[in-house]
Amino acid sequence: MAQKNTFVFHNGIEIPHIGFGTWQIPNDEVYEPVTVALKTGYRHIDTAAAYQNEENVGKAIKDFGLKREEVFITSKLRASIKGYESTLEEFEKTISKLGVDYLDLYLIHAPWPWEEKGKDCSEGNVQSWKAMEKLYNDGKIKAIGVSNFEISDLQPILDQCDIVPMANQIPFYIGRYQAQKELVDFCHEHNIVVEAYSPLATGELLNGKEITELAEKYDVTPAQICLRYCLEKNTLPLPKSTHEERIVENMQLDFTLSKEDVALLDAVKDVRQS
Ligand SMILES: NC(=O)c1ccc[n+]([C@@H]2O[C@H](COP(=O)([O-])OP(=O)(O)OC[C@H]3O[C@@H](n4cnc5c(N)ncnc54)[C@H](O)[C@@H]3O)[C@@H](O)[C@H]2O)c1
Ligand SMILES: OCCc1c[nH]c2ccccc12
Repeated sequence: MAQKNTFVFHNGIEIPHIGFGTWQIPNDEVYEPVTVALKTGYRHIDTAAAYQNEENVGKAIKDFGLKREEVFITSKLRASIKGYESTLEEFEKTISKLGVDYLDLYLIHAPWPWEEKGKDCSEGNVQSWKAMEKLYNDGKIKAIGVSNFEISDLQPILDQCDIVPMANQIPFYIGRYQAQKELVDFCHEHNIVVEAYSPLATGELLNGKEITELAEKYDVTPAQICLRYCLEKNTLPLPKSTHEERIVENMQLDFTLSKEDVALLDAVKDVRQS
């Protein structure tokens, strides 16, 4: 049976079930990998103002020649921007750099500025969210969401705003499951799609014993086990690579892991915490 290849937001908009990540690919290098990704069949590209590559991400998408509605583009509001007017201004800069007239998904990159992790910015986040709601209601964004939000960061938005975030993009990979379970369950209970960023733990994950053994058992690669695991946990993986053969490999997830093997992977220790 063919597998479902989209997730659906609570407003009915569909998002392709794998996205191509572009963090740490500089603007002058990103054109080629995005082009390869599109050639391979990716129809969902993840960028951010903070990645400083929106210009050539947008150029690669435009030059590839698909209709605008055939590619799902996510970008993110700089984490240092907290406020209503500043969010509206930043959004205009982002769509201008990307060369598009609407975004498919726009996320608040983090509840706190990058250098001030943990700072309480809930009032600023609520103001930014109200601006995102306006952009959404004006038809300039098809779906709005957040990233790196814990339950305590989501709660002020749920309490004080009109639209429940449609997505939360969070770190999620084999080994991170136990730490993220409560947040993932909370999101799913509120119909918030969970996007799994760093699904390969930025490349650190692939030599683990359980992963390499399962790769052999299923006759796939370790990366494919990691990405398939995200899908089994109802999270949407965003793998990044600049190598064509890996970009291709990371899209080929047309197999399923048994319940027992998912449970085995749930118990793996986090490579980043050990
Ligand atoms: N919202 C956020 O704060 C946030 C944070 C981190 C990442 N992200 C998003 O998630 C994307 C992916 O996360 P990431 O960049 O941390 O990395 P990732 O977990 O996707 O790992 C990427 C690295 O894994 C290796 N790799 C990739 N494919 C491979 C394969 N098939 N075989 C062997 N090695 C392979 C390469 O070294 C590559 O650089 C980012 O590019 C970005 O779009 C978002
Ligand atoms: O998204 C990748 C990591 C990253 C780059 N800039 C940021 C700002 C806030 C939170 C995360 C990031």
